[in-house]
Amino acid sequence: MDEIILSASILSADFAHLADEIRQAEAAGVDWLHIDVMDGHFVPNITMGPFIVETCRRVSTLPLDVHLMIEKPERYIEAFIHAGANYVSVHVEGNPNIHRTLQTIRSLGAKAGIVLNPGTPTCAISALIPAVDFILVMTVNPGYSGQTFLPETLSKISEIKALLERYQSSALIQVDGGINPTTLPLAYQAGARVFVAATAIFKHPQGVQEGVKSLREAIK
Ligand SMILES: O=C(CO)[C@@H](O)[C@H](O)COP(=O)(O)O
Repeated sequence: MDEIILSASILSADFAHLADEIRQAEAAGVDWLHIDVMDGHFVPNITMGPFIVETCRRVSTLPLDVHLMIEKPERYIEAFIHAGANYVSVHVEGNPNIHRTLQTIRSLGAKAGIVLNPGTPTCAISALIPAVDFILVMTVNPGYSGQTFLPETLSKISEIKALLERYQSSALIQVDGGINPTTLPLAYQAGARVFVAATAIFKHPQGVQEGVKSLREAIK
């Protein structure tokens, strides 16, 4: 079994106690913190900006994994990296200058990720493989936590794994949306190694520690 990376999405955290929620996730052994940035245009929801990344940076030493679901993400790359983002992912959809944006992310010292929505085919990213450190396959339509994993995205994860082998790329495959102890092993088997989870961690009925434990145990 390969090691997995768990990225805890703070979208389902209690923002009245954000620092405490983050500390609990860190103590439970998550590897990264995932921060979902939404602008109300690229996706219907509106969430957080660089100031939340800066807040996370102050309370945690974990790598900060920032997923930009915004129009014209190139306008904000510097602000998010300056605030403390270590991993920055941008969508292939609606971004004509995506290659340049990925180059900018790397030039500013962060890891660059490309994201595909469930309706976007693998071929949309093949020209970008040398420019990325990770590929985020959305396993729900982006915008909200608490949605159900779309099983039809599994074949895309496998296709991307084959694409990476063809390019001899060591980029990681990340999945996000509806990840829980049932769906995590399916995505793992298809080739994913980085798992984003919000509900399964921050809304676990027995608390954050149990949530993280049940995800880790799911592939043992
Ligand atoms: O990007 C998103 C939603 O657009 C995700 O990061 C969600 O935060 C995942 O939530 P769960 O499906 O794990 O509840």
